[in-house]
Amino acid sequence: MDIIASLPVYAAVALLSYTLYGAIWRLYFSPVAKFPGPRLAALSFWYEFYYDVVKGGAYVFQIEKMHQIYGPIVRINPYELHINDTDLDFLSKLYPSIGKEVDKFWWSAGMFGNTEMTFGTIGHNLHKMRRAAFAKFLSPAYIRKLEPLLKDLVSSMITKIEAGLKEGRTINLVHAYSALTQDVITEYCFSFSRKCLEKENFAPHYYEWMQIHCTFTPIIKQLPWLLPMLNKLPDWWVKRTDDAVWLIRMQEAEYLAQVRAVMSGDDKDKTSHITIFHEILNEPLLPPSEKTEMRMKAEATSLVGAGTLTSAHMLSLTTYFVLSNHEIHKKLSDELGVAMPDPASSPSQQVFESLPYLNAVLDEGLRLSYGSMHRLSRSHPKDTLQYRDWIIPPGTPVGYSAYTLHRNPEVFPEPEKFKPERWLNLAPADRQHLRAHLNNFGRGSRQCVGMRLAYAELYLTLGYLFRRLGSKVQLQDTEYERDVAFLQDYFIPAPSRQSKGVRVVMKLDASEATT
Ligand code: HEM
Repeated sequence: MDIIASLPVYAAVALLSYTLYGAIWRLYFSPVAKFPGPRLAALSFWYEFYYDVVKGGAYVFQIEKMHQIYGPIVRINPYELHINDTDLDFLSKLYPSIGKEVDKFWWSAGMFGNTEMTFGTIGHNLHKMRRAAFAKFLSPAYIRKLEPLLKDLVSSMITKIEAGLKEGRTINLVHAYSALTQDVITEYCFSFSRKCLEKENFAPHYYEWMQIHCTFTPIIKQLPWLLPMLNKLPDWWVKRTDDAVWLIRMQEAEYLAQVRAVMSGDDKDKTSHITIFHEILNEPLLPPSEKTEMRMKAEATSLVGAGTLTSAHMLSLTTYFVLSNHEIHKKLSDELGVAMPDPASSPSQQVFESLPYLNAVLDEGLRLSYGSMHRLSRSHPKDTLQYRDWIIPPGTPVGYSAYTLHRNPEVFPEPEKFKPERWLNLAPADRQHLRAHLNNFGRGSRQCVGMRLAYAELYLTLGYLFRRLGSKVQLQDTEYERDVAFLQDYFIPAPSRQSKGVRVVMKLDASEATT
């Protein structure tokens, strides 16, 4: 009887001893105990929780401050290291393309809800197999083949923006760009397009769904048990009680329906081209366990998400900076006027790739839109890494963030300013060296597989839009800090909660504007 009555006391003592042991181990005996950083961050994940969950995607800013205090390598949680260095040697060691096994850090791999998607796959070999099943589909050769489709979609977007402007409406470009990139990626993935470009106001709810999904990423990462639990709640309950979770659920149901249509062959008459999901399902090297409905749904969620917000945000930010600076706008318009004399023509991406000023604008837009603000952590399970005088034990997750890389004042003086000039008048080797500091698409074996498609979207959209509409539009009630700047890290950077997007109206003198 006495023993039973004392059980809670024994349990409390056991828990306390275990916690104490864990804390001492993390502070003094862990393989990363020797690395500098705040003690609180080394002790538990609650430190990161506070910045990312309570303050809303803000740990990246705290990590930037840690580097100012502790130097180029810091321990940012019980297991993980973060590097901020202008010397890029270690970057290529950490993110090799071939020849080394590289895993994702389990802690962050599942931050979009599961580790079934290629993006969230932890182990090196499984990732390699999953990625290979569709990577060729996003190769430069394939993107070129589908360029006519892309040109048509970009042109439809511009026609629709122009029609709206002529009716005297304010156009939210974030919604227009997100409609474009969604229509592109859904065409590539499935045999249907979401046809957001045809819907009223560019179907803003799809953009909002994705934004909401992203705001969940720090919570899913910190509390990995929460999502599986929410997934068990019945539809009627979620619909009544939680708009955000309901929206995510509806979006996933839509992906599942598309995946089922591809799997059952019901979509055969609806597409004129092979899609990513046909490619994956027909891949003989993928075992049946890799072709289940649920895995395909996870892959679809990741592909549509990755292919939409990233490009749309980059385009919005770049458009804002060009429209808000007369000199930049004029230089870009002059260059495009020569390269594309007939504004109604549809030159290929190649034409734009050779334009120095457009390239400078594009690189500066990439720099300030970051791609992902989150650190891209990798661990080398079999290799010890040397960073300066530090020996990093095998299996230690280490990451770089585009946010800190792109804002390093030694490499990019006045980093907060949009200055295309920093990319001009450089010797080819120097320009290449400067470009190596951009990390929008990550590196190595897990570099963004959609990078070529993204570049095609960026070149064609910026080229066509500024040539056809540049002289006709002006910004409307758009402020950089409130509406444009990326101030929250939800893996994909997000602007402030108050953001109303980048909005444009017809210029007062547009009827006289020459094209
Ligand atoms: C400006 C546009 C884009 C940016 C900045 C961007 C950025 C990124 C980044 C930072 C990663 C993570 C790399 C890592 O984990 O180390 C990534 C991965 C990925 N991206 Fe993109 N992305 C863009 C467009 C696209 C598009 C259009 C697609 C559509 C196919 C796409 C599909 C993917 C996929 C599937 C992955 C996972 C790759 C893997 O783990 O092997 N992305 N992207």
